[in-house]
Amino acid sequence: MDRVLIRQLKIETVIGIYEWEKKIHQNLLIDLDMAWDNKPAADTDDYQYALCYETVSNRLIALITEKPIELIETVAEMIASCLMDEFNVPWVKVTVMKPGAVPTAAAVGVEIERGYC
Ligand SMILES: Nc1nc2c(c(=O)[nH]1)N=C([C@H](O)[C@@H](O)CO)CN2
Repeated sequence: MDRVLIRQLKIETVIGIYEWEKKIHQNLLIDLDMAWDNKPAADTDDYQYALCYETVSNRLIALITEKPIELIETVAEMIASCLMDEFNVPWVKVTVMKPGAVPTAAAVGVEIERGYC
């Protein structure tokens, strides 16, 4: 199936397991591959058939900054559930990277795939 992509969506939030992390904001970088039939939107050139990457981005920023979260695994599952439940995305690959978490690594992260297409 076709996909709609979002790359390097930056979300600044309270994230981490340590007490010091609960007192600061850190950046997460999110990559999304969302299965979507893009042909109806292309055939009609009509926005109503498109999966709006702007609406999705704004919703995910609101969702993930709502309250402190400990694990990036939780962030990935929250994003996948939101996309499938609220946007009717049938399959999604979510990558959550936490730059700076391990000083000797450029970034560390998790990746999940949920749903079917
Ligand atoms: N698999 C994970 N490992 C770790 C996480 C995490 O969210 N998932 N988090 C931490 C700490 O919060 C770390 O980022 C602090 O630098 C450690 N390991």
